[in-house]
Amino acid sequence: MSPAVVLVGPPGAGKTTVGQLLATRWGVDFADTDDLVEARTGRVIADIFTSDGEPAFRELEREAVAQALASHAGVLALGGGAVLAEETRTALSGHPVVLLSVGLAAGVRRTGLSTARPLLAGVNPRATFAALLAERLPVYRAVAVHEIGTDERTAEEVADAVHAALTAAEAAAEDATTAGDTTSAGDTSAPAGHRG
Ligand SMILES: Nc1ncnc2c1ncn2[C@@H]1O[C@H](COP(=O)(O)OP(=O)(O)OP(=O)(O)O)[C@@H](O)[C@H]1O
Ligand SMILES: O=C(O)C1=C[C@@H](O)[C@@H](O)[C@H](O)C1
Ligand SMILES: [Mg+2]
Repeated sequence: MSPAVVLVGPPGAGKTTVGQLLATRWGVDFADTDDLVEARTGRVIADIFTSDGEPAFRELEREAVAQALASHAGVLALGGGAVLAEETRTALSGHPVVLLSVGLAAGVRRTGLSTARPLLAGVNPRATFAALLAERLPVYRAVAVHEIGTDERTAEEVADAVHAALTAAEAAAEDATTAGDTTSAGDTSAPAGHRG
């Protein structure tokens, strides 16, 4: 069993929001590695960061991602920094990973009112966010097979774009497989990972 889609991207890109929309639309389960870590430890992420430090959180996150990639069949959203772990980047290979990207202004706006993101809780969240984007964008892009910009789209429109990208990719793959085969055109109405 493996996820129908894995969403990666910076904080505020909408992984949780869009992931829930897609799961509802496709009639599958939604999982978010941030929630999995909190459920397993019975603690909130900000508390794990503050009391145990970021490396302790990253270790819990690595385990949660590995388990979810192996056993979750629905939509999976990764925590914003999960791709920093090489083990996780390797494990993502072969999965339908979609990057939800967000620019500095929208990212700061969307995360600005929340105190739940310890990495952005410092004195200058804008500078922190800019550094985070510069460091991580190449990493997100290296693991993703599609990138969807979210600045100019509502969460619903982002979900539409993710669905369209996966469906088009699957249709192209089926075309390649069935080239010359006159017996099966295949159903391309929805990505295979979540067909009912
Ligand atoms: N396309 C969008 N347009 C406008 N607001 C959005 C969009 N997507 C998400 N939001 C809003 O931005 C905020 C952050 O979204 P969300 O929590 O889904 O991001 P995330 O990628 O899961 O972040 P994190 O990595 O911190 O978990 C929420 O208030 C959400 O409603
Ligand atoms: O971008 C990050 O490093 C983080 C994003 C969140 O999803 C949480 O996983 C945590 O706050 C760290
Ligand atoms: Mg989230």
